[in-house]
Amino acid sequence: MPKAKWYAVRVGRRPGVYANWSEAENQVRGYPGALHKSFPDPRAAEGWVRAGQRHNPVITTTSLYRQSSKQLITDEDLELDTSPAEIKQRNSPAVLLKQRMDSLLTTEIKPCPAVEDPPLSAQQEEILCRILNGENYFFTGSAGTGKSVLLRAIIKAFRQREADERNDKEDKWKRYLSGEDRNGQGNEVKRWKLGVTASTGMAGVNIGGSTVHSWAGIGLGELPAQKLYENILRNKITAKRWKSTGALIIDEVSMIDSKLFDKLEFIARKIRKTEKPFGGIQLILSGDFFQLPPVTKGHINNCSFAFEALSWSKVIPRENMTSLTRVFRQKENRFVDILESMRKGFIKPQDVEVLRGLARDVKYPEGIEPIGLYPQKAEVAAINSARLEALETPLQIFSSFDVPGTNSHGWALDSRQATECLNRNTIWPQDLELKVGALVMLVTNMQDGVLVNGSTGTVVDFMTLSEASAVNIHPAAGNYGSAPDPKVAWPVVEFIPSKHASGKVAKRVVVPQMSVDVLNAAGRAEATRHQIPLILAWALTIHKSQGQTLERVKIDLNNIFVEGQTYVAISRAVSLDTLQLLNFSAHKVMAHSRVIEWAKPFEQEQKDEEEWDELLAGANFDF
Ligand SMILES: Nc1ncnc2c1ncn2[C@@H]1O[C@H](COP(=O)(O)OP(=O)(O)OP(=O)(O)O)[C@@H](O)[C@H]1O
Repeated sequence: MPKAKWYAVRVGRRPGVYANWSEAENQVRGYPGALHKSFPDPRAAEGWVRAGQRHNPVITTTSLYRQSSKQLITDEDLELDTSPAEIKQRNSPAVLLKQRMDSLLTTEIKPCPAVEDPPLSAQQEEILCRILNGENYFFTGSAGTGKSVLLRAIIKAFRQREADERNDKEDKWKRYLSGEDRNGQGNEVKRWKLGVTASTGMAGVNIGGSTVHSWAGIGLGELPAQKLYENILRNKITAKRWKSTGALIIDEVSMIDSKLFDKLEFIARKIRKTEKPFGGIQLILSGDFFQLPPVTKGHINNCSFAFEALSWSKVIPRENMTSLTRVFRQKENRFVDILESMRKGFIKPQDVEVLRGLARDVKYPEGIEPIGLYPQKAEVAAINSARLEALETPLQIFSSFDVPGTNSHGWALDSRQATECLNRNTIWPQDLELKVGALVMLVTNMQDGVLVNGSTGTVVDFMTLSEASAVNIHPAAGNYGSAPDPKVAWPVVEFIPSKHASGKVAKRVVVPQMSVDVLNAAGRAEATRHQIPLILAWALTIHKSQGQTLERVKIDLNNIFVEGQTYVAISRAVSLDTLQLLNFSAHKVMAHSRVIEWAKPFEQEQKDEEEWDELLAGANFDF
């Protein structure tokens, strides 16, 4: 006798236990993120379905395709008379996206505004100019000196140049075709193709680029350089990218090790058939070697830095390395001075006292807690889940909807690969668990730069867009990708107004589902995640905080394990007043000795030059 089976559907059109597969299949076929399992015992099956919803009296999801369990599901919804093939067709992401795009929303949603950056300083301008002149360049500087702002300005200027050249080319063709100009065929215009990359996926997403590994088509980059080169030759798209690129940006170059840097340089020369450094590609590097070091297999101290690569000095001449000197993030001189010496692994006894004194509780005016920074992933997960558990309000789970695209080799990803790619490269969560009272951090920029990546707030309610609109709470303007589901109750968040943002902050906003892309080297989506751009913020790893400005921050240095970590964590804060620092001691201030040695002459030389310039500027030559 065949063994009896019960089919449990935890996530699907109608969760429940079904006696035969065809019924269960109707619930899960074509339903993104569906979860089902078979059991020999119906009670076990029911228990499994309920376990998934135990803390979840109302499952609301951001997914375009899941229904809120608040709604009644009719037989029509179940499409019982429809063949699975038709259901699949109807529920295909493209069709559903279109339907949702077409669904009318009464609330006005503005498109995502570009981040509004401050005007560049004279030093930033000068570097931009030299880079636009075609020079290879490495710019560094302490945390908060505007490296990211400068990088965005560089990308913008290159994009503008690309657009101008496209227009030029089109004009030339038009003139050629009309017989006006028989010589100019449009082909001779030099292409300024820019590759935008970073050493890590998250840094790549932040600048609208990809990882340098993905751009270069080298996987983890562990094979010998010659083998990597041969592999690239086998993929026409990747080989063409190497050949046609005019300039390449690598952000957070401090997290690339010397071997990888040399391999890239070797590949560039081989593939472009020239002995020019880096195959003649203009290289634009940014990063701070005093922050987090490269992640190397084995012991963390085995790392070798990009500046130790054999090819570094050939690619970046000494006079093309600049350290940005003005710190913008912190305004207090005392704090800036402490950070400056801490960056180099040194701390004065009187500063130790100042930092130890920061162990006190800080009372903030709006009562919103600070973001917690911790060195290790495990403690972050434990703290967030314990704090969430402690809230007595109902749990809401929002699951992402991940859409696969194509990778840098031109191959299509499947949905599992898309989800893995998004988990690896973005901070946007696959499953976001929220309750009223949860401390959250925004992971994208919104509302004309008022609410920014790093803004913190508390979830105060869950509302549909129309419920919110009725009480004058509006959705945050962001990159929606598709219109948010008007039936889903989205989190309403009360944000702390950011001192760094200009404009008036709508303190309470609804934060609906938005979208984030992980881009491939061609600038197209490798994978797209539709999700609410929030993460729990009682705790965040120091690694994930790199690059951010945090208005209120509490740091626990208990488990610090690598050079640069203490400096990265403390330099996220904007002032000593809004910083709580636990378990600080002088020996936790660590900088890598090889970085100190390398940077000393070049930063000192620059300091001497600046002092000399200041002296000359103040001098009176009127004698
Ligand atoms: N020229 C400028 N004028 C005024 N503010 C600036 C300028 N450049 C940068 N800032 C501000 O300084 C802060 C830090 O800038 P940014 O994030 O670019 O620094 P960073 O060097 O990349 O820092 P980190 O190394 O920590 O990632 C931001 O709030 C930014 O808006």
